Amino acid sequence: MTATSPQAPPTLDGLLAEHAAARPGADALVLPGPLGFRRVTFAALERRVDAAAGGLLAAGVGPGTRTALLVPPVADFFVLAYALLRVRAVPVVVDPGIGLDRVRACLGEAAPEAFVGVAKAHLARRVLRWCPDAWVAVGAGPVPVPGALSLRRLEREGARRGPFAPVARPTGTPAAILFTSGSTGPPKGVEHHEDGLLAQAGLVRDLYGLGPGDVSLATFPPFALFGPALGMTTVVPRMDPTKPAKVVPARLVRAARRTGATVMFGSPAVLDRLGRGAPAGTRLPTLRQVISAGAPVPRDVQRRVLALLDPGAQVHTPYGATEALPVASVGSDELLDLPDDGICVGRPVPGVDVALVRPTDGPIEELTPDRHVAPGEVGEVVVRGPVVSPAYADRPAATAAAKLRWDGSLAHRMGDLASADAAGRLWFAGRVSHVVHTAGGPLHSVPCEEVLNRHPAVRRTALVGVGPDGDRRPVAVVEMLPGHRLTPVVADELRALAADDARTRSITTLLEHPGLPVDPRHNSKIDREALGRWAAGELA
Ligand SMILES: Nc1ncnc2c1ncn2[C@@H]1O[C@H](COP(=O)(O)OP(=O)(O)OP(=O)(O)O)[C@@H](O)[C@H]1O
Repeated sequence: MTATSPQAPPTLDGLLAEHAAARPGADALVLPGPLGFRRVTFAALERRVDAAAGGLLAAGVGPGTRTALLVPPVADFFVLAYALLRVRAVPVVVDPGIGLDRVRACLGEAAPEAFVGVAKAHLARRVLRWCPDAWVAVGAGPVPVPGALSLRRLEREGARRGPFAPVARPTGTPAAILFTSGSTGPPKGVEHHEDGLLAQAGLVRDLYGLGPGDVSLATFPPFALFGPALGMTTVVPRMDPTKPAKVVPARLVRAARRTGATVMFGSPAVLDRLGRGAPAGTRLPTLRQVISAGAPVPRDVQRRVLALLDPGAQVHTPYGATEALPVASVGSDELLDLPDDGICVGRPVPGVDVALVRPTDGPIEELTPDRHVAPGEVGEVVVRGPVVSPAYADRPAATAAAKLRWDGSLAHRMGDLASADAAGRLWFAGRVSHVVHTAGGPLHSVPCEEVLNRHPAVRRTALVGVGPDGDRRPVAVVEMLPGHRLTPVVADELRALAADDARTRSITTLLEHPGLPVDPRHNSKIDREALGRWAAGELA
């Protein structure tokens, strides 16, 4: 018996069971092992998931049990993630890359009843007193965890009990709580329901034409999770998933070539590493789709990756957030033909509606027509559709601040700004919290930065504001390409670029920074809050 029956609505773990029945011998996972890559078939993964589900339920982890899941993308991660879905528990996923203090805060807030992790996570739990109230501990990974039930033992117990009998999710409990990376304040736990997760997976499948037969090189664990449900072979390269910007390009190339990867997902930092660092002469002829999100993906980064691929292959840059993904998407075929005047994130994806509204402090209850900005103007992005998550876990104030009704349906404020062009494409204008409010009016981060990024010696820039609220002095913090400095000549050239564009005319203060700080998860979002404090110190 599997977790789905003809009457039951589909679930992610049910989709895995279907793929295992249809193509039992196909590879579900290709993972780095001690002697090269290790393969796990769909049948073997499904067998382990079903047994682990039985063992988890016997250990007391069942419908609605909040369960911290701190396992990197090794085989046990896929087994546990799908087994937790099958027992209708609520996996709580926190990225350890966000820092141990923040992990502690997230876990304290979600208060999981069960703790599932690799040895390192259990050690951190003991030393840092994470989840003191969790009463079930499960050890995953190759290293035994003293005092915790081992996953192997749970699987033996589950297998002894026979096929897992489906259980129902308690009404109203989410299927998972996924924490944001906290680029703009404390990370928040996003509640996802089964239908929202399915909608996300289905959109990713349909947008990029993915499915059985595809081999997905997944450098980003949340994306890797959908692979088995979509019937793809998921390849995890040898890399530290908490430090994507440190990935060794030659290893990615080797993994893609050896496995015949057809699709790759990587944050903009991973694409940048690959494009700049792939060994000379690298060709990746099987790779048809490269998908990147989490922060703007500069056109040069896309071009360098495309240069490794065969004609017809594309880089896609979906736009979305932990709370709603994907919202919009654009492929390089279309994007690279558009005027180079900012970061285009494409048209809303099917089933998702986007409104651009006048920025407003405080909650908005209802999206009324008077809130829309005029065509072409920058507004706050509001989205509605099946991928929109309904709430933040245990944070009613954050939920009230981010959710609203739109013609009676749930909608989410992305905390981002964008404008739309006449063809309905969205142009990303940075985050609401990164607007620099000067005496002469608001300056939007990304559009201003893109003007200065045109200088050939500049790697990237960040716009920050220094001084009192409402009368901030705009400062462009500049990271130069290797071998270049912000000399007086370059500074004059940058000021000339700024003076030439209405959006950047008031930017005259420039500071050089050796390496802009970025977020821990994607290593791609510039930490403008930290840079603002740094710039204030430099100018004091
Ligand atoms: N294709 C893209 N282009 C530009 N920016 C993007 C793109 N995709 C995502 N983003 C940015 O990433 C944000 C979503 O990031 P994520 O869900 O990881 O949480 P976070 O914003 O880092 O955390 P927090 O909400 O706690 O500050 C979006 O709101 C947007 O600002």
